[in-house]
Amino acid sequence: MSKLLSVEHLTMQFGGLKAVNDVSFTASASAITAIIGPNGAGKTTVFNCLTGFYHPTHGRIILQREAGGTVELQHLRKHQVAARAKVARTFQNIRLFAGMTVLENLIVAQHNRLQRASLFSIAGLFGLPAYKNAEKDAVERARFWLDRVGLTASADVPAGSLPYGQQRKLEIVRALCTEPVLLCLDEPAAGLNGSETAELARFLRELRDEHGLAILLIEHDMGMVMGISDHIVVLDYGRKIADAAPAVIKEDPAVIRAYLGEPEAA
Ligand SMILES: Nc1ncnc2c1ncn2[C@@H]1O[C@H](COP(=O)(O)OP(=O)(O)OP(=O)(O)O)[C@@H](O)[C@H]1O
Repeated sequence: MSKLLSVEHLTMQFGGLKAVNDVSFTASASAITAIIGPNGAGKTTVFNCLTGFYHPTHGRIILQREAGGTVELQHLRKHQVAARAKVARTFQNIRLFAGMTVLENLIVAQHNRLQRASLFSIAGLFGLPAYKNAEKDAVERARFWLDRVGLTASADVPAGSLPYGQQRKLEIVRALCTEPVLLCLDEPAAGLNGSETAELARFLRELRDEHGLAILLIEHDMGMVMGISDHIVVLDYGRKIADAAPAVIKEDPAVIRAYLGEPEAA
């Protein structure tokens, strides 16, 4: 598997707290890399550094470009990470436009491409064939992904009226509509029931196996993590304590200690 992302000595300090402390890992193309660890371990902070929400105190985040060469993410702003580096993310809490329809949410997600096609002018919005074509492509792309997750029939309903599990799916689809090379999912199974989680796991496998997508996954559902990940990075108190295949992670004493705590002295 070829390397897509290298995180090198990443540190994020808030006052006296090192939320992420000298963490290095890699993620491969067409693979699912999970980042796990107890609450407060620094997982979301890693995502925030990767996606331009935070600028890390130290360290480099290097992404291979499809066209060759690399791009460093640590100094980019969030819209640059999305548009230039093609890294997309979802959040722990749902962030859809609840009053817009499902389809409208997916078109808005593609505004960068549509803006480029309009040549950033109002005239472009009305007249340019390039804009009309880009708009048609945006709708087609949205409908393609809605079909993949079984939401086609809901295209015209307000996103906020969908059941919770479908809103979670829609968030992933919204990220996919930006055509990312790397998809960062922050606790996508949170609040899902068993069958919804199994369906999500199948979909993430499909994204990897059929669409060649690289996924970074923060998730507390260990059944899902162990079932679909190619590689797992474990954080505890901001530090990396393990980095290996699921079968190795399951047996790692440092990981077991981090989750279960030290045994009581007799
Ligand atoms: N903007 C911030 N300012 C100050 N402290 C922060 C900030 N963001 C995160 N932290 C702290 O950094 C530590 C790591 O938080 P983070 O949210 O990255 O953990 P996490 O592993 O994602 O946890 P969880 O599984 O509970 O979501 C925590 O102690 C948190 O309180």
